[in-house]
Amino acid sequence: MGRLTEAAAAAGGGASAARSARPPPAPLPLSSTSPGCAATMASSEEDGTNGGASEAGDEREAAGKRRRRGLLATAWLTFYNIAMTAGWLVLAIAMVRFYMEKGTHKGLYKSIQKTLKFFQTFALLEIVHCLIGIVPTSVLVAGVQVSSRIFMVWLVTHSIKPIQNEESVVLFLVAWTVTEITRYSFYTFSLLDHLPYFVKWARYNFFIILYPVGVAGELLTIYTALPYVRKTGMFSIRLPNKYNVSFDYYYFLLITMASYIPLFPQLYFHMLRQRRKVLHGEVIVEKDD
Ligand SMILES: CCCCCCCCCCCCC/C=C/C(=O)SCCNC(=O)CCNC(=O)[C@H](O)C(C)(C)COP(=O)(O)OP(=O)(O)OC[C@H]1O[C@@H](n2cnc3c(N)ncnc32)[C@H](O)[C@@H]1OP(=O)(O)O
Repeated sequence: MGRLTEAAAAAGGGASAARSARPPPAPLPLSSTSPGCAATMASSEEDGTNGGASEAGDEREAAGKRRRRGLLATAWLTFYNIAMTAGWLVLAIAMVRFYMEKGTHKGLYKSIQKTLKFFQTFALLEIVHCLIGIVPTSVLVAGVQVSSRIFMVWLVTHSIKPIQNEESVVLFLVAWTVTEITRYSFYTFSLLDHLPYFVKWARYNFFIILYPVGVAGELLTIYTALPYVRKTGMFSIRLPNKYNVSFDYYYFLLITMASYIPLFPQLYFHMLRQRRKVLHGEVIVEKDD
């Protein structure tokens, strides 16, 4: 299977060509390149100044993407991304206001939970977007990302009330909120062909810190919930019962925590590869043996 990556970008318009080049299907479910892949830098657009040729190339590339995607899908995605940016902005403002008024994080989750649940649940559409092919993200990458968030919102924080005032909840809420404002505004500006460089920069740099912070918040929250779950036996099914099945939510949570070990690095490295591609114009091409 794919053994190595090769950087290739033509001079001048190379950066935009580099960005538009998409790697062939991934050999591993969560990764867009094989694990052994090495990438070299094709060209740099880190300073955001590529000259007129590149700008013209960017416009052609954007027009090409719009044509391929179709008008209706582009209009829907623009609406979706604007709505999501607005939703997470409302959430950010509500959190800042709460903290400024109350001077504590206690009660914060309760005050913002409705907005959080609505917009995070709405994000399930991201899996649909991948499934119907209107965004190029892998269904698995989007699926793991979105389902772990839905799980945290509904099956952990919403369901286990005693943990709602934990500092760890604030940790992941802040990481999610900053990430999503940046991410959805990046998609919106990209779709409108007016992407400010700092938004692009933020999209592909903030995650370096925010991803581990968010994951730490999530893991600590689940960890804090464990004694309560064990004591109450919530969401668990004990034998004997007429279906002859048993389920222990406590062990399910332990397995979920353990699953972060293989899954999170894959998501993180996926983002690092996206970063190299978009900010440094690298082309990651897999070669078959
Ligand atoms: C049942 C229980 C399950 C539990 C499972 C447990 C295991 C979980 C382990 C992992 C846990 C993760 C938890 C998450 C925590 C946090 O989020 S913490 C906060 C920090 N988080 C982040 O920084 C998130 C980073 N992740 C992402 O950005 C995404 O989720 C992603 C799916 C990984 C993004 O990948 P991808 O889409 O491939 O990257 P992009 O570069 O953004 O986009 C690629 C192309 O797709 C286009 N696109 C994507 N979405 C849209 C859209 N909505 N609208 C328009 N276009 C979109 C994008 O423009 C790119 O297009 P091209 O330019 O043509 O390439």
